[in-house]
Order: sequence, then C-alpha cells, then structure tokens
Amino acid sequence: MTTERKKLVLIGNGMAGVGTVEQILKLGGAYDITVLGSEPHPNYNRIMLSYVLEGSKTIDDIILNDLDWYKDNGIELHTGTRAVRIDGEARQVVAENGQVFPYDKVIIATGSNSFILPIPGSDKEGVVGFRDIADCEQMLDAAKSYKQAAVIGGGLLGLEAAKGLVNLGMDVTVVHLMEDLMERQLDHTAATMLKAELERQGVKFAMGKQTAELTGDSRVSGLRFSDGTELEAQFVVMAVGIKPNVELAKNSGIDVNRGIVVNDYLATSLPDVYSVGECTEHRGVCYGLVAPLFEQGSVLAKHLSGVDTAPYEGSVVSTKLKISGVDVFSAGEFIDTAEHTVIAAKDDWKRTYKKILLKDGRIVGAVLFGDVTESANLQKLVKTGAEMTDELYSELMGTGCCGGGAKKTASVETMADEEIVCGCNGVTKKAIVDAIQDNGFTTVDEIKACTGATRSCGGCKPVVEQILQYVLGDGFQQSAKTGICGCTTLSRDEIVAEIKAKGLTTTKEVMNVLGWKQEEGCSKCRPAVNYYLGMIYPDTHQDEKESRFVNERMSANIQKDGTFTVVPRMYGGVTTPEDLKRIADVSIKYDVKVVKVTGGQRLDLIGVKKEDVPKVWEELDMPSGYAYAKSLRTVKTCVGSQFCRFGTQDSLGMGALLERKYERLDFPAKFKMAVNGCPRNCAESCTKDIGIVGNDGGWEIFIGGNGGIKPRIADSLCKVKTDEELVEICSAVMQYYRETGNYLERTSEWVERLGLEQIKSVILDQPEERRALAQRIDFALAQVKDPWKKMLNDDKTRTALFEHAEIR
Ligand SMILES: Cc1cc2nc3c(=O)[nH]c(=O)nc-3n(C[C@H](O)[C@H](O)[C@H](O)COP(=O)(O)OP(=O)(O)OC[C@H]3O[C@@H](n4cnc5c(N)ncnc54)[C@H](O)[C@@H]3O)c2cc1C
Ligand SMILES: NC(=O)c1ccc[n+]([C@@H]2O[C@H](COP(=O)([O-])OP(=O)(O)OC[C@H]3O[C@@H](n4cnc5c(N)ncnc54)[C@H](O)[C@@H]3O)[C@@H](O)[C@H]2O)c1
Ligand code: SF4
Ligand code: FES
Repeated sequence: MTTERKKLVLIGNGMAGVGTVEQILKLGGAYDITVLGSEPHPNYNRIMLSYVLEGSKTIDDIILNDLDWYKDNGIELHTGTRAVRIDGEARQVVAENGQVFPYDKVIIATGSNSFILPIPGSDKEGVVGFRDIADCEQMLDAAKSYKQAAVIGGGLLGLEAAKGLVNLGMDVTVVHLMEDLMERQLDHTAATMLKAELERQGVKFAMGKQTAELTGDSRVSGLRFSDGTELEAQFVVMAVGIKPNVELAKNSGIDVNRGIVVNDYLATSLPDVYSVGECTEHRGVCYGLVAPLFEQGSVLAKHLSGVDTAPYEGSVVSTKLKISGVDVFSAGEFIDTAEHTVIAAKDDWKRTYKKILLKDGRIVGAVLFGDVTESANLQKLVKTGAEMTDELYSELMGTGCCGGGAKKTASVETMADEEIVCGCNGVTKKAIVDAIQDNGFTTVDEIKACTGATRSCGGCKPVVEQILQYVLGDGFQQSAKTGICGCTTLSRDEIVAEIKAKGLTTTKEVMNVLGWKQEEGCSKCRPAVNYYLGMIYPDTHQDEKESRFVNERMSANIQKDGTFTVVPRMYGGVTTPEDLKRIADVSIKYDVKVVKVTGGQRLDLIGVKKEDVPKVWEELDMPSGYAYAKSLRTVKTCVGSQFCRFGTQDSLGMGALLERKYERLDFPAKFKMAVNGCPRNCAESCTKDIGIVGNDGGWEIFIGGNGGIKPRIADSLCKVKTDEELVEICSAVMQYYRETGNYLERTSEWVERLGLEQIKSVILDQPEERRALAQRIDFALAQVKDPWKKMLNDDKTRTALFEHAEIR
C-alpha cells in the first residue's frame, strides 16, 4: 500500500524558507514540495549582495541553489509568482496570476521589504532600497551614469551600500539621523572609530540630519534636510531599516503585529500554516539577520518532519560589518550602564578597541573594532552567558592592550560538542567533526557543501578551519594543499603530474582515471583541466570549447543586455588612419553603441548584436585583441625614444614586438604588459604582470603587478642590457608562470606564492633552464591561430554560436 505524500507549499524563495526546506530534505520529511517566489531568480545569498556591489562577487557566485537543485530534489519551483492569499477553508494558496496550489502544510517566508521614508520625492526616479538583485543592478547601473550618491541611513546596510558605491567610483555621502553610526550595535567609541576609518576609505558623512524632501523633477537631484540645508545627489539609496512583509498573512486572516505572530514551534494562528524568517514575529521580536532565521528554520524543519525538537525560544544576535579593511563586531548588550562591569581596552595607535560587558559576573555583550579575531569566541560566550574568570580574562584581554599577546580563541579542543560554530546556519562543532570523520573531508568547501557552515557571511571560516586542523592533526598540512575543487582531492600539481605520467589527453579521461567524485566535473575544474592539458600538449591537445567560460567560447565579451564587445588587436597600442577608418565604417554600419578607448590603449566596440559579431570581425579584417581571454591582453606603451624628449629606449617598437610574439597563447589568467621608454613610467609598468622600463643602459623588468581588486606593485626582477636578453627573460617568466601557475591565479598571487627568490633562482641563476623555458614557449606559440579567422572559416560553429545558441 502506498501512502500519498503530503503537499508542502513554501511561499518565499529566500534564505529562511529554502533553508528550512533543505533541513526537511535532510531529515527525510516526506513531502511533495512546491516553492513560490516572487523574484525571477533561484534561491540566492542575499547577504552577498554587498559583495556583488563591492565588486568581489558576481550574481552567479551568490546563487545558493541553482535550478538543477530544485529538479534533483523533486521540488516544483514557480519563480516570478507572487502568492496573495491562503484560503484556509479550501486549503489552497492563491497566486496573483490566478494559479492555486493545494496544501497540507504551508510555510510563509516572505521576508521584508526595504523601508522607504514617506517623504515628498521618495517615489522619484533614482531612489532605491537595497534589498534584492534588481536593486543591486540599479545601483551598478547608476554608478555608470551619475557621480553623486546619498545613502540615507548609517546602519549596517547603509554603510555596506556606501562603500560599494565608493568602489564603483561614486562620490558618496551617508546621511544619518543620529550622532553615532550603527547606534543599534555600537557604543560611541566604536562608532567614532568606524566613522574615521570609513572617511579614510572615501565615504563622506552628514550626521544628525533628517531628510525632509527629495528634490528634482522626475529624477532625484538632491536632498533637503529639516534644518534647511541641502545636498546634491542624482542617486539615493534608502537604508533606514526594513518592514516585515506581512501583506499575504493579513489577507489570509492570520494574526499579525509588526510581523506574523507565531508560537514556539513557528505555527501561525491559521492551522497548518507556519512562518519563518524576517516576516515572523516571535515573542514580540522580528529579526533582521540570518542566524536567528536559520535557528527558527531548524526547529520548524524538525517539527514538520516528525523529529523531536526543543521549542524555539528566541535568539541572541551578533553582527559583523562586511567591508574589507573595516573590522567591526558586536554581540548582545553594547551600551554600558550602572548595572554593568566594563572591561575595555582602546589602542589609538593600532586603531583597535575591545569592550566586554558583564552583568553579575557573566558576559552579556561585546564590541570589537579593528581586531575581530575573538569574535567567534565572544559570540559564543555572550550567547551562553559565560561566567568571567581570571583565565578567561587573560585569554580575552591578554596582558597588553586589546588582546595583544593573548592566546588565540579558546582552543576548539575544549569546545563543547553542541556549541554552535556557524551562527548563520546553526551548525555545531559535533556536526562539523562528524562530517569530517564520516566522509574523510579535507577542505572547508566539502564541510560547507555537507553542513552549510561558512555558507552565509563566512565569519565562521577561521573556526571551521581550526576544527579541520584539530581533527586531521598531521594530515592537515598535507590536505590543506589539496583539492582544486570539491570534485577531487588532488592538487593542481598532482593533476599535472598524473596527466604527464599517465599520458591523459582529455578532461573526461582525467576525471575518469583520477577518480573525480562528480563524473562531469564542475565549472571550476573543467576549464582548469582543459588549460593544463593545453599547456602540457601545446601541439596535440584538442581545445575543449565547452569547458571554457562563455566569453572565451564566443571570442567576445557578452554584455548585460546580451550584446557583445569587439576589440581588435592594435600592437603596442598603435593604429593607422586606414585601420581607424575601417573601424569607423564598420561601427556605423553595424550600429555600434559606444566606441571606447580601453585602459590598455585599445578601441572597444561595445554593443554589437550577437548575429553581427562575425560580420564585424570579417569586415574589420584585423586580428582578435583577446579582450575576453586568459591570454596576453595588451602591451601598453608610452611614446618612448622615437618621439619623447626623455625617452632612452624605443618602447613603441618593443611593445609591438612583444605583443606580436606572445599574442594568442593561453595563460592561467589574463596577462598584461607595459613598456616604458624611461623611468618616468608613463605607461604604468608597476601594475602589470610584466612591466618593462627603459633606462640608459638597457631595460629593467618588473613582474607580478596588478591594478584590479587586489592591487599589487610589481617586483623588480632584473636589469638587462640588450633587447635579446629582454625577450628571453620575458619568455622564460611567461612559460614558468604557464607551467607552475594555478588556473585563474594572477601573477601577483603567483609571485607571492612561489616567492620572488624562487623565480629569480630559476630565471636568472639557471641559464640552461631559462633557455629551455624560452624554447618551450616558442614551440607553444608556433601552434596558435587567430580565433576570429578560425571561426569565420568554420560555418558550423559560427552558425551554432551566433545564430542559434542560447548563451549560458
Ligand atoms: C545587502 C544585504 C546584506 C545583508 N547582510 C547580512 C549579513 O551580513 N548578515 C546577516 O545575518 N544578514 C544580512 N542581511 C539580512 C539577510 O539577508 C536577511 O535577514 C535574510 O535574507 C532574510 O531571509 P528571509 O528568507 O526571511 O527573507 P528574504 O531573503 O527577503 O526572502 C523572502 C523572499 O520571499 C519573496 N516573497 C515575498 N513575498 C512573496 C509572496 N507573496 N509570494 C512569493 N514570494 C514572496 C521575496 O521576493 C524574497 O525573495 C543582509 C541583507 C541585505 C539586503
Ligand atoms: N553585515 C550585516 O549583518 C548586515 C548588512 C546589511 C544588512 N543587514 C540587515 O539588513 C537589515 C536592514 O539594514 P539597515 O541598516 O537598513 O537597518 P537598521 O535598522 O539596522 O539601520 C537603519 C539605520 O538608519 C537610521 N535611520 C533611520 N531613519 C533615518 C532617517 N530618516 N535618516 C537617516 N538615518 C535614518 C537608523 O538610525 C539606523 O541606524 C537589518 O536587519 C540589518 O541587520 C545586516
Ligand atoms: S615613460 Fe619616459 S619615454 Fe615614455 S613617454 Fe614617459 S617620459 Fe617619455
Ligand atoms: S557564521 Fe555566517 S556563515 Fe557561518
């Protein structure tokens, strides 16, 4: 006899709701699950939107469960579907589009909406909240067209938004109502230090200001404050708090205060209807951080899966600001009163501050600024209301100021099994230890995939690493180096050695023979293995286009509106009137939206329609500029001795020569060069993978520079006298990097990993090895062909890529 599975409908495809469903699946709860989400995306990590704005993550990076996950778990997902009512009598959920979904149980997890100040002008164009992907995209867009931004609200969200907009090049002022930033988490001392640090990072502040009106016509142009003063801004972000999304519950006759009222098992006033997440009010509290939401979800998942559980009794919250270079932490109580015993240390030199509050000898709150290494420990001590002892005092405060000389956090060895390590996901020490021991895990990524620890804010990663180290003991060092991704425990060096030893020739073969856990690999290992194969067998490896990222498959960079960019090669940044005329003619004919000079001194034809891309290549009849590839992008040059009064070397000639020589070859990551005619360095050699600077006696070669997210000034490798020496050293460095670099590792990271001395010892101290490297790169260079020409001669691929295929 088969029993029919019960129908569970989740309303709200966000972090709390899907987190609960994940737990139900783990517990084996037998439900047919339907998920309704009003956003058009699968479940993503909202927390990480701050990193998307800051530029260190992409939207793709923050997807928590992709569409395959729903399919694989038999979950019916309806994105872009807003539920409007629960009909308790008919036992069905009604959606805005008229669809109905019968249920046995419902979870409401509709989260919150940004609170938009009800002031004149708040509905103008250019005014947004910061809550979802759509808001984030608007912010990224605005930064391209407007200069001045105002962020109203100096809380966690406002400050993360402000720093993101500064990183995008905007002039940003945070408008705050109070005299202290983050007054809900920090005391006056920490708030003052925070403001000073953010000012150093380029954020401006208007404190103690109440916005009375947003001015402008249809688009906002400024803010008028209640004291009559004004601030110019063409873009305004409202970050003044959130409002639980309770509309659906209200429409369904469910008890609602500020949030949807629930009992200790997360049940609402309507039978079989539950609520978790920010929309929920438990014992009078609505939470706005993920840790409490996951704690609620854990209780509800057990309850719905028929597993015994203690009731949910509320959460102690702690927060950490996610701005790189600004370490702030706060947990529990943070303003001292007469009831508290205060332990505090402030170091104006190191710009650190630590305050711990005790009540009746127990730790009830903490604030950290500048050094947050104790945050996980303090979070735990506040949560458990630990008693302060002499031993704990010296562990937390050390003998010097701000914990200087203190021993690190209470060893994980002495942590109780049931202690929560990952507050965001409610993962205990025991769950992590079991996951490592039962599955033979050796990496944090494997622990993350299995337990969820580190998956949200990432603040627990150091403790998870410590547990890994503690469980693996001596095996840790070994394992820490291994595993290029979750599909294998093999390191890059081991994979390369095995490919050579076993004569493996395709990615499929590598994955089969080397025992990949996932037969097909993943988006991390497939392109990496394809690169290693090409590097090892430059003459025989059949490049696997399907293993490459989309831009490389298309030989053009896809833009957010689905059009492409075309960047033709201009050796050394030099062009001719004839080439310019052709570029102009083609741009006009194909209605190119923007022609832009790039940072690498090339012309970028932006906004070419997909079907026109091959025609543009054909009619330009110029080589590909490789602006999309992990390959030599550009050799930037200064004017040099041909024209410049100061020039001692011919940088134009050398730049063009190097670009012609090294173009088209695959590297572990993109590769940029610059050549300067004298040490005035007009073409900025110091931020290039290889930078070359002319001097009276010859050239100086610099390596490992980077100007991107993690800027690094290049190191001087050596000085050479002749052009021949210069070319041989460049060849040897490039090939050594190709042979020892991890896929996607820029030379800035490579130089730091290997050490400059190691690179010098191979390139400078071993002339035979240097020559051998130079010969190997010459052999590889002899095999490369222009991809645009290749594609124009290959009708099948051209049609498949540019006329039919969906781009993914
Ligand atoms: C930029 C940013 C940074 C953050 N950083 C942190 C951080 O560092 N640490 C931290 O702890 N917290 C952080 N938060 C807060 C955290 O993201 C939220 O607490 C958490 O996402 C709330 O989860 P939720 O599932 O309750 O709501 P949500 O994630 O908002 O999910 C609710 C979903 O339900 C959908 N929905 C709403 N109504 C309906 C309906 N009627 N029908 C169908 N679908 C509906 C919504 O579109 C939404 O997708 C941050 C928030 C933001 C915006
Ligand atoms: N790192 C993190 O943990 C993190 C990051 C971003 C967001 N979040 C969460 O997202 C939610 C939203 O964040 P938030 O910062 O908007 O909320 P919030 O309530 O924490 O802060 C809002 C801030 O705006 C100020 N404010 C209110 N009215 C104002 C006005 N008229 N003018 C100027 N300032 C005004 C308040 O004084 C307060 O400091 C919160 O639940 C927060 O915890 C957390
Ligand atoms: S780097 Fe020297 S040679 Fe080159 S343009 Fe500048 S001043 Fe002239
Ligand atoms: S504490 Fe945030 S991910 Fe673990």
